[in-house]
Amino acid sequence: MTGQEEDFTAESGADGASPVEAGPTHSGFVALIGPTNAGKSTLLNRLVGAKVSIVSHKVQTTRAVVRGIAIHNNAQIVFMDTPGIFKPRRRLDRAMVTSAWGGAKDADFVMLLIDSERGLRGDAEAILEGLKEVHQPKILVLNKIDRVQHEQLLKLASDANAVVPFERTFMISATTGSGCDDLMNYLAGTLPEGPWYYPEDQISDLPMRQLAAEITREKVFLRLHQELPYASHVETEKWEERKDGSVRIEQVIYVQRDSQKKIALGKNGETIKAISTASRKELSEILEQPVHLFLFVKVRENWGDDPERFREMGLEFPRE
Ligand SMILES: Nc1nc2c(ncn2[C@@H]2O[C@H](COP(=O)(O)OP(=O)(O)OP(=O)(O)O)[C@@H](O)[C@H]2O)c(=O)[nH]1
Repeated sequence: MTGQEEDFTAESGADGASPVEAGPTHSGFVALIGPTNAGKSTLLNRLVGAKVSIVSHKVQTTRAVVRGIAIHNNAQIVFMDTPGIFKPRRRLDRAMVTSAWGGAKDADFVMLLIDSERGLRGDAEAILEGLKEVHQPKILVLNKIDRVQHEQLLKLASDANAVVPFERTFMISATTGSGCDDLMNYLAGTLPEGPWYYPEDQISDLPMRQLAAEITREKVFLRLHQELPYASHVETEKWEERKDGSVRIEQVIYVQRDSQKKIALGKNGETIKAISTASRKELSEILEQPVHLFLFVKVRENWGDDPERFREMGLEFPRE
């Protein structure tokens, strides 16, 4: 076991909640589905205006359904960021895909996000087929429009609508924010009238301990390569608020083999130290308090087959 600690004090402050206009309130659930790497987490974070879902350039970063809560005009829109849908191989993969489709069936709206640059190749085509069985109103969102020509977008929109008739098609860039306001106006104006599900200042239903584990997992994804990020899993083991206003957090990065542990630690512990520093910095910003983060790396060979680990991640354990 190797621990690393460094002090870090944050300076950032959060924005206040959006102003609310008079009149009836609207609310509802929007499931965000799509192939891995389409930009679902980036979009969710943009629409919610804060980091609730982790983002990386590697695929399958999102494992369980994360709810991000946005307020727009008089509507509270609860987005469910589902794991990317892809052809499952491992048990964990199957659980992620089941969870993604389950999320779609519970929603008022299903929003399919496609990477316009990649188009309908591969998983996107299979998801469109699967969507034929989903009966909620569907919206198509073509993302990454900063990367493609307009004609290509029009063709993509018409090809996708030929398979599944969407209520609306939006063209956006989750990175630049282009088109996102139109999308939010539409959702806010179309969701049913009703009371809000969550307090006005809540942005996610993810418990803080789990969100903290997700933040560290993102840093693992950004620092480690090849199979290692997929073979690792982070858990928050201890959370202790201190009298001086700081918090002490202990987390374990589980890997599957001793050789992976060596890589995760790095030469003289450099890798784990970099992960720890990056994670602590972000946690301090989110929590708005100094964070003392202790990271440990442990080998747990079969965590990918352990029902308890699945529960921690908010996933159903597939029995087979
Ligand atoms: N150029 C460009 N890149 C984007 C845009 N939106 C997302 N990306 C990038 O696409 C990559 C994947 O984004 P994510 O938000 O992690 O994608 P995801 O769909 O949540 O991925 P999974 O967790 O694998 O399902 C990241 O490198 C993002 O920075 C966009 O509008 N334009």
